[in-house]
Amino acid sequence: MKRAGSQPNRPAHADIPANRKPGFATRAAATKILGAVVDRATPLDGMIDSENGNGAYRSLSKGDQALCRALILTALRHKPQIDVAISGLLDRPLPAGARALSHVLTIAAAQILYLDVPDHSAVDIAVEQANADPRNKRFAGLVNAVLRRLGRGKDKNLARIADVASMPDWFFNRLENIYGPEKAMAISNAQLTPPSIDLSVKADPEGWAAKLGGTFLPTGSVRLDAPSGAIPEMEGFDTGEWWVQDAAAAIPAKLFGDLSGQRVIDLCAAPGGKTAQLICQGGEVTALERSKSRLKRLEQNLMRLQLPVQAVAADMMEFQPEDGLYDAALLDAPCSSTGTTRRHPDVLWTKTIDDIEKLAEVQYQMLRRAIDFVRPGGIVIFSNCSLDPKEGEEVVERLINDGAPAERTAFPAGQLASLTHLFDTSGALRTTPADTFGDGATGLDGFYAAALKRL
Ligand SMILES: C[S@@+](CC[C@H](N)C(=O)[O-])C[C@H]1O[C@@H](n2cnc3c(N)ncnc32)[C@H](O)[C@@H]1O
Repeated sequence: MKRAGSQPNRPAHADIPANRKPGFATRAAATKILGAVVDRATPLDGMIDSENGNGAYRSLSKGDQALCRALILTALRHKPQIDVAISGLLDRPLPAGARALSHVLTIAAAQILYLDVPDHSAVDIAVEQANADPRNKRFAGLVNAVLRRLGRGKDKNLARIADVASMPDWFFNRLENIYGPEKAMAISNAQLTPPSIDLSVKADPEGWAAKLGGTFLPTGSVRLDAPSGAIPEMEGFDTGEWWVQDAAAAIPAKLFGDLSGQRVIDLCAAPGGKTAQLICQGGEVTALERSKSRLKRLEQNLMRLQLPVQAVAADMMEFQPEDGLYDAALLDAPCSSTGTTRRHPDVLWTKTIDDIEKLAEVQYQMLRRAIDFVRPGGIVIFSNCSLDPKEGEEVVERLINDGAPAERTAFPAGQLASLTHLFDTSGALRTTPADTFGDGATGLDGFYAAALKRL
């Protein structure tokens, strides 16, 4: 028999007895998922999918799933700060193996320090979580004492951790070496603020900014700081007038400028945000994508937008174009995604420097291949959302030094007028979440884009 309020894909949660405090299951799910990200480098997106995600998450109501996501995202964004705050309140460090206990404390601290949850409720549930786990039962008194002290001295504790970089050491040290200490700290602080929703618009972005109550950005995107409802219910969604795309992610394709009459290949195309731009810029576009399921998403997206595309399921390393070489190619390559930590804070806990190095090698091979797709004089734009020059500047440098038949070139569109400070001396685009643009606007993902001309 179906219980009232049960949902088809929501398993009954066997681990959680019915007499738990309200909110217990949400904190238990958040703690479990945080542990999987931090201890086992499991990407967050798959675990918080309401159809196929983690069972503890799927067992929650829609409202509790939203709270669970907020708990995890806040805990991940602030984790190093929370760790310093908690360790300052402990007489001695937690035992090295007490991972589950540490995650209970982190989720509770995220509520006490950064979320609008009554302190007593966060503390009571954390104590109940400790008591419910035989490994942590003996620490229930400690959990109670530490979290109460954290809440009592909230302002002092927040001031004490304000200067702590909120990124894992390996990544923050790398940013300091690349960008210098001041900019590294600015990037770390910028990723604490969840991003607004940016839209790319087929035509008349200023008009759509006014209609949707958004802002027209100097990059040409529309920014919604406070969307009036669910995205699919907003004006223009059904009729395919716009799509969601971070303002920085929208820059690389814009740098091609007018593509009227040109044959263009998008080599890593799904879910299709940049494919849509290339078509709107006048290109006759072939979209390649290795993953069949992601290609299907691209086709659905472009169907909603009523934009014509030739979508091909193929690995770009093997694909042989049948109708001759293209005038232009976009290679928006897979990368570590370290420029997207405002929306994906798990990235820094699931990726390592080894991953960055492996991805850089893949990108180099892809870029070498991308050159083969265009005619002499044709343009390849190489882009990705990593903050690391190993995946950007150094890939292009290596390609040029290795004598590939290509040279760096200015972007055909010229540099977007208000963004000249975001282009480096080689003419490539480099954005970080700490950058301002136009009249002091902030809030961009990290992106890299370089243009190469086929010799
Ligand atoms: C960063 S995403 C592209 C995002 C897309 N350009 C957009 O703006 O919506 C990279 C994509 O490349 C695809 N991909 C990875 N390796 C590939 C290959 N060898 N051939 C074709 N597609 C590949 C991945 O499946 C993924 O969908």
